Amino acid sequence: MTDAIKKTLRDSAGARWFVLILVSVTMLIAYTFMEVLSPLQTLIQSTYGWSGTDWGLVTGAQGYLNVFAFMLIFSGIVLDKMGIKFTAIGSGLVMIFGAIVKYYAFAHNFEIGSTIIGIDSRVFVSATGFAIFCVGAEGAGITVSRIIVKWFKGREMALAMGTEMALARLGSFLALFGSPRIADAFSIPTAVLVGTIALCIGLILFIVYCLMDVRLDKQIEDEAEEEEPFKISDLGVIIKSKGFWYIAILCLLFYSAVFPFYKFSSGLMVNKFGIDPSTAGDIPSILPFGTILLTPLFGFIYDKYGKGASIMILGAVLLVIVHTIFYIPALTATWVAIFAVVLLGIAFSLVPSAMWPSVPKIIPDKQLGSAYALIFYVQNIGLMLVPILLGVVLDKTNPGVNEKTESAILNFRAEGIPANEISAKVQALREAGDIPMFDYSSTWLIFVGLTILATVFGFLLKAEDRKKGYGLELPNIEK
Ligand SMILES: NCCCC[C@H](NC(=O)[C@@H](N)CCCCN)C(=O)O
Repeated sequence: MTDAIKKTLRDSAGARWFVLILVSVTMLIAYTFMEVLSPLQTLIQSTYGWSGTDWGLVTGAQGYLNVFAFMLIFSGIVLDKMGIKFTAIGSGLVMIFGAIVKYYAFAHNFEIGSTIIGIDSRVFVSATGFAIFCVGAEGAGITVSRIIVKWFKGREMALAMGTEMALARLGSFLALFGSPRIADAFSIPTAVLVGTIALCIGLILFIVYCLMDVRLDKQIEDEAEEEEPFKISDLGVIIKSKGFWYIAILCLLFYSAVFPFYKFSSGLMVNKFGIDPSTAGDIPSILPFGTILLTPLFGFIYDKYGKGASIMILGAVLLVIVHTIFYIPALTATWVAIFAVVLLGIAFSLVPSAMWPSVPKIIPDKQLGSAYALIFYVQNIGLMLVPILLGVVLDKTNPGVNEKTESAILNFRAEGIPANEISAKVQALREAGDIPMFDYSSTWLIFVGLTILATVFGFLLKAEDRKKGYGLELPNIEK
């Protein structure tokens, strides 16, 4: 009788997994929108005459507000002060607003040569939209982590986190595979519009989740608060931990060598491996696809057999090999690109599956929310700076290519060629050798450097684990 009274919604496996699917599908959509432009790099550069620096400015916008305006820390505070429901719906709305701004950037006919604070108007508006969207997306990411803890703590939490990440990867895959096809069949703005409409569906799913959350809250209102509210002093406790810094810096270095890969890989495929721009996202799209099965699998292995720090080191070493393969100028065969992306998929499953469940072994439960927010913050510094650096290095090491592309675009416009045909004409000039291909080799050395440093921090983390006894090498499931 008493047991029956105490049973809550989260005791039902069906309800728990339904909740997980609701919030994970919203994250899937958010990750889709995050990569919607990634496979269109060459198409966008030859349609709008963007330089590598312009491309880096837009794709690096993830961190402008999250880092400089401390929006990520703010989102963490809002989550702890205002709760899951407020932050879920708020972040959903912010994502949609940012997406609309980004859609406007591509749908609007900006005057040729017009600038905002010295930056090309379309680049500026697009970067602004993406920066706003990313405030919502990262806020949603923290909120979903909190939701998973709320519903799965003491149950299948690692599997739930792995499943959420797997669905997020499916979102990246959908963007890399689908976006060039939509842009090809319709237009670049249509691809952004489809992503924006999908985000509205994501918001509806968040609202449905909130109804479940209200029901659960009514059932557990007598129970003690599960997590302490955010306090600035919590940050002090976290930042004094060496282990925390090793994992946060490893996170920055590792993710900076993976997520910016999405943004620059289609350019690499076209310019180094000779892939057609309309299918430039196909080989990179293998990356998230492979991780869909492997992330939960490696999570399961970590849960059962341990070796968390070793798994992270193995993932980092694999990433050094992958980026070295992409760097070596002589390796230009398509199968090499496919092989390297498959290896990258394995690395991208190994590190996250061990990294995120390791944080609770280093930081006490009480400071966990703040710790995740702070790791996201550190990580966003890399996700912002690395694409900008890549764009600048790409331009500097390919003098004259942007100028030739821009002048060809201007000539085609002057001849009255419709905007949607210009990209193909520019590509024809590149294939004929009238406009040189971009050489990505020096740019790729940045990735190689990042992955070597990530490996070093993996070893430092393992040494610190041995010293402090965090238990990173032990299984998560206690026998
Ligand atoms: N429970 C933690 C899940 C984190 C998943 C992780 N996401 C991030 O680190 C985001 N801050 C960055 C997303 C950037 C996407 N371009 C992941 O592995 O996806």
